[in-house]
Amino acid sequence: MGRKANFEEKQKKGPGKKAKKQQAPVYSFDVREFDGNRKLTSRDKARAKKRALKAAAQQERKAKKQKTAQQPNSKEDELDSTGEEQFSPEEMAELQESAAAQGTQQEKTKKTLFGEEDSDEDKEEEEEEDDDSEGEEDSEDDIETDIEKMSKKLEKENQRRLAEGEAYMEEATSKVGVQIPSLEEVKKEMDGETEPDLPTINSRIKDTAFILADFKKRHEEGRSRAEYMEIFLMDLSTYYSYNTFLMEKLLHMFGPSELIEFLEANELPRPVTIRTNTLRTRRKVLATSLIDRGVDVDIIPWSRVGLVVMRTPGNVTLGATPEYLAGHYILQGASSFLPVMALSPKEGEKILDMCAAPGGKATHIAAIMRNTGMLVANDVNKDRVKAVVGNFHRLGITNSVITTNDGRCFPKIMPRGFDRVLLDAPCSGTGVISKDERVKVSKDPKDINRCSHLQRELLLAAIDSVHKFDGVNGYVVYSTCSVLVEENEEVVEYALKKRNVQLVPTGLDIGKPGFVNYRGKRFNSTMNVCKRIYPHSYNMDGFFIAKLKKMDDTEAPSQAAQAQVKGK
Ligand SMILES: C[S@@+](CC[C@H](N)C(=O)[O-])C[C@H]1O[C@@H](n2cnc3c(N)ncnc32)[C@H](O)[C@@H]1O
Repeated sequence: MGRKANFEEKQKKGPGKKAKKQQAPVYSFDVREFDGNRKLTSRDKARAKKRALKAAAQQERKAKKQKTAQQPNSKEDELDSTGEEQFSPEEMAELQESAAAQGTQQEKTKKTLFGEEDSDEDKEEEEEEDDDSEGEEDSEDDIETDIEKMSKKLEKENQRRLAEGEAYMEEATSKVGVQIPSLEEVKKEMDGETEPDLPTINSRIKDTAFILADFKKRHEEGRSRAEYMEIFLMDLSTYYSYNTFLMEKLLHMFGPSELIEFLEANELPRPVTIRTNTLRTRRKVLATSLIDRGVDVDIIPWSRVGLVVMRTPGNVTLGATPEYLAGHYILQGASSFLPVMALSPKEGEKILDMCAAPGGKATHIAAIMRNTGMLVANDVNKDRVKAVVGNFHRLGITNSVITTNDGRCFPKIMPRGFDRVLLDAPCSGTGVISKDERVKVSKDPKDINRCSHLQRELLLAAIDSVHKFDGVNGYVVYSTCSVLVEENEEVVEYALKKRNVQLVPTGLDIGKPGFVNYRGKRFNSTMNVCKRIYPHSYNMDGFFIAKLKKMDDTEAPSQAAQAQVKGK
């Protein structure tokens, strides 16, 4: 992985992970949203009616408020100035109801999991309720139109206020201007003996991001964008404790405000997730056992096998429960599911996991293959391979051969011997900084070049290890836990030039498209079918996933492919 720390370069310390108060992880998905298509029960309808009445009452109160607001020193006037909202008794009741509902998260998860398997009794009850409520349809339609009208009005009002606020901010900043010290002053401050003043740096970061977001309008006369960028880079490196080499790379990829989001996400741990081993159990059964053990879990909606662990009681260790020891699940980051989902293994196939240790993705592949066909789990590192052996035993994998070759040799060992190859390549780890903070300061240009070079060689070997005959194309999935273009799009671009392969959609619903243009470079126009996962966008580890289809068995790319690459 090239994770050698360079301890010679001294970084000025920012608040770092430990100094920051960690908040509860924010989930980018909510299973409850997935109830959207459910048929409304009479209870739902009654609630809608209640909401409509409440909205009408609220509207009336607002109108009254506006009237009294015109009278000086009224009580409502005072309330408005503090910005506090008063809750009506009905609103309070609803808030209490929702707080009580949150207390039964475990019950909810069980319900979500078993929703499709409701007992007949439950179903009958619901049908009865639906029948009862049929007569209400017309009046509810009227109510809904009223609600729509009211919410449109409210939305208009909100937009007007928002526009007023923005205009005010613009005016204020254009009068006063956001003041950033000169580059020399900032450099002096950084070179000083004293510890950097982190709150000052933090607010300067925000100010500089604000200026850079609309440079033409907001910059100080006579100061260049390059100067602001340099100050921004220095401040970010100091505040978040990165070396400037890596921070500059990241700044090239993200805009200033998105970069702050990415860096902030790296300061927090990702949610703990587990993958059900379907060779041993089913997700519903596993979730029930864990819930009964007091472990609060929720489903990962885009996966059939994933669970998010919301809370674990003090007396339970997830890596030592009876279910864990029996091989019912594996602890695995949610984004690690994605390369295997993209690979889409089939029963009876021959599959190579070229860099398999410790075996998270290989065990997932074997489970999807239902222990049929043949899985070669390879890793050059003999020590790490011990973990593959352990995981395979625990999870009951029986269709596999474990090898310890340099992945680059596979075309010689088993030329074109596989239907699919997963290349989860060794990388800089810039997508998993929240797990390994050393990445912040340990990477230099040599490390990235070394990774990129090895990744290119491994990718060509992966392509040469899959077949294409009788109209059946082999597939290669290339993935890394790095966000850097040098280790992702550039590596895939190289393979597109060197071999007759095409990028195909990964079949994944989540992820941002790969870069087609990057700092003046133009990559293959199909690069946008690759997926980029960012911690700040999905609350998952950063990942890159590309899926390649082998077009023929010759080692050189076809003339058409060459022309496509040249013609860009
Ligand atoms: C990102 S990790 C793989 C993680 C694994 N796929 C999983 O899901 O558990 C990369 C692995 O590549 C292995 N590796 C590095 N160079 C290699 C090479 N030339 N051939 C095969 N494996 C290699 C490393 O030992 C490391 O275990």
